[in-house]
Amino acid sequence: MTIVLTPVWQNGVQKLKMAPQPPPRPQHGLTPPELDDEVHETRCMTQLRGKVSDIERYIYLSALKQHDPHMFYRLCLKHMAEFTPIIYTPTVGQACQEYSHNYRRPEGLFASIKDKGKIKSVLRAWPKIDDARISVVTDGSRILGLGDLGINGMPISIGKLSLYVAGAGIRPQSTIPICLDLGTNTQKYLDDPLYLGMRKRRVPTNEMTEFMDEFMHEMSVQFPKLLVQFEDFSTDHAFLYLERYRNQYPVFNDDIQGTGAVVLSGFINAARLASAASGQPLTDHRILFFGAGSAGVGVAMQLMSFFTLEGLSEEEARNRIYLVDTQGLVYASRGELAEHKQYFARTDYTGPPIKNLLDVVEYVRPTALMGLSTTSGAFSPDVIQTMAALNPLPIIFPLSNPVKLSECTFEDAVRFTNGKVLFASGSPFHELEHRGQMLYPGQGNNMYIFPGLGLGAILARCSSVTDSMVEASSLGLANSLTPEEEDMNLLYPQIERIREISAFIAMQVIRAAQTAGVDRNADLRRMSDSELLAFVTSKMWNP
Ligand SMILES: O=C([O-])CC(=O)C(=O)O
Ligand SMILES: [Mg+2]
Repeated sequence: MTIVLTPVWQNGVQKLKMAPQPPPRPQHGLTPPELDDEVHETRCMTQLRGKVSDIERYIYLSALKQHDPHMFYRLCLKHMAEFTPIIYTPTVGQACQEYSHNYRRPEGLFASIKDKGKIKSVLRAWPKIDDARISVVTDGSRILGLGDLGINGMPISIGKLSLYVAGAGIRPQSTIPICLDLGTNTQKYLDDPLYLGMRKRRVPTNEMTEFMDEFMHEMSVQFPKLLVQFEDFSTDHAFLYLERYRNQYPVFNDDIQGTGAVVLSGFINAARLASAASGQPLTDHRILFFGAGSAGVGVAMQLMSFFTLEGLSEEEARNRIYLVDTQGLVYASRGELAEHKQYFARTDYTGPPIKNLLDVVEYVRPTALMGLSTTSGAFSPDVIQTMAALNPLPIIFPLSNPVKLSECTFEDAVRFTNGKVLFASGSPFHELEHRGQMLYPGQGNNMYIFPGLGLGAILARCSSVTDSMVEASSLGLANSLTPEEEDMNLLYPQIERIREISAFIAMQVIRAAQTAGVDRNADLRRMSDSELLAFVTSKMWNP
């Protein structure tokens, strides 16, 4: 029997009580006589599609997930391409922004700075129904490209975990969505009477670090089998806490490592196609990053392994990469640079700042342009046209989320390259017809990576998540295209195959964990690849 959390009121405070979920087939007399599962699927889809806005669809699906999780996940798996833009990017962004207004019932775990010194008691409140295996933890400080949303970040943790369940078959009861309330610097929320978090500005980093140390320690004590995914922390804290905890606990940062891995994967497939068209060796690619935050630098780091796998040295690989931040091209003699940008600062340029993106493109002559800036429309028609003039098949990845912050639309990328673009975006765009040919946009979103990476790390019972495991997830994804998908020039597989893809990625991740010696499930070492793949698949929960 599964258990659901039911909110109850006690002395004016809303508390969670564990309540047994009604059995799948309630007793005779308690449901309409002709309630049929299959017809009910159609009924739910009709109700969903009848809603007038995406946020209404989000609210409907949240309710469905709470009172009928099996139906929710069954439909999610059947209609992945229709569901993900609602339960995840882009609608989840709006759900976060409106969380305090649309809030209906508690879901997930909240720990606030006021709990410092007694975080254990907060974690203990979580019902031990099943061993917790995966938690997505955010502090709401940089939700997608939407900025500091404070406690309103909770839906991002919830949304990511729904994809763990749907995409990798993690049991719903072994997931813990967590939002930390460390204040918010967004005045609008501080002034909002309905805001659900503390009305306090964010605490300084030293205080936050004391809190995080206690939190991570207590998490490892309360949930010994737990993998932690850090999500949407502001750039400096994203790097800080990944480095601080990665050798101590099984953790990874989705925005740095997950995004890095998914872009590497799409880039591998795009670079193969681009090099086939240009005749240039793979090692000749030059990648320009527009945006140098946690995602930009994380992706740049990950893309270096594209070149090192092709035989270049670290130094040579780093040389293939250029960063642009709000001040223009990032180079060493420009002036003081934030620590995370220094590694990629160019030393071969010493002139005056090159501020304008078009000028940087003309100077660098990149084969690939990556957008991680959250600046809508930054890839202007002339930037796109210049990319097309420089390359027979330019690689253009506007990766900022959600859709409205994308650096360009798929339509613009197609129009201004005359259909000759290798495209992937962070948020979904529709396919389109160009001169009688259907063109399909790739969605370079970390949702392709984290379910499989997490599943592999969980099954191998990893003590930590190594760079080699992240790289394995990326190569696993790149190599999971079917011949039909390759014929369609897709950069990513079709999302409907997410379970198959996640199983394949998990297998590669387990093997990488074994090579790195961080696995603690020795039984898996003795399995052949096909046995391991069958084992991974057999571990998936099915609605
Ligand atoms: O959630 C997404 O769609 C991708 C992501 O991690 C982000 O943009 O922060
Ligand atoms: Mg994120």
